[in-house]
Amino acid sequence: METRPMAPVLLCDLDGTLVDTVADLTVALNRLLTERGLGTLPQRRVRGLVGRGAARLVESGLAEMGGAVGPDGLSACVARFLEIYEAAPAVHSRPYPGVIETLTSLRAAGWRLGVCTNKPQAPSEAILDAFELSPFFEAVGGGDRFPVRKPDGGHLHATLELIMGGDAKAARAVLVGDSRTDLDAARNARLPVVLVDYGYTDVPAAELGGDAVISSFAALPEALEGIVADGPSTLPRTIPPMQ
Ligand SMILES: O=C(O)COP(=O)(O)O
Ligand SMILES: [Mg+2]
Repeated sequence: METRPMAPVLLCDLDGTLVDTVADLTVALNRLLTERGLGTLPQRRVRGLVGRGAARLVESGLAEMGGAVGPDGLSACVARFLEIYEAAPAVHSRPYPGVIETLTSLRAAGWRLGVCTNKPQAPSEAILDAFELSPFFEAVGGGDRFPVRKPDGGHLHATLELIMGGDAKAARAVLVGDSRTDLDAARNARLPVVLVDYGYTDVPAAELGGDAVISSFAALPEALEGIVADGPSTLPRTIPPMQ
């Protein structure tokens, strides 16, 4: 009996890869900073702080402005930041050019799609809904959904498991992302990674050492062809236990 090869899976980072979210993140962070009597940060500086989740964004934003966390601690600041951000996560944000068309063609070509982001689950889903991106994805692995997050490879494995269940161990999967966090997560999960060079990264994407670097999301299908054809043995082997 002929066995059909398992469909490949593309895991997509959200901020800086699928959607340009930094303007709404900047508005929310600056409102938090202002409430705490601190000055505001220009968007170009916030770009360098995105990619490691909300808590790290808030922590670095406060540190950049010389703000002490105060008696209520970082977790209260993060909670307030999320309250502000979740009220308006998709006002200035936009999907990058070519994202919808490319996701459409990848689906048509047989790719299964998931989102693996350090942004918490609720605003991630709200943003994907706002831009009608949700129907493309079989699972969204937000930054607070699992016990671990990128750069831990377990975040990628856990998202793959949402998509494929027990078949995840044998998945042919690739990550597309924009930052060192994504590169490290993919390496830790033993998955190939395509990096976009238009996102949020302090080190230029071309210097990070991904398996491919693209300057437009529309260039992704061609990059994936090379990777999947050349590297089918780059497979995740172990899925960490869920809590
Ligand atoms: O919220 C963040 O810090 C980054 O999210 P990302 O993983 O989608 O880039
Ligand atoms: Mg990102």
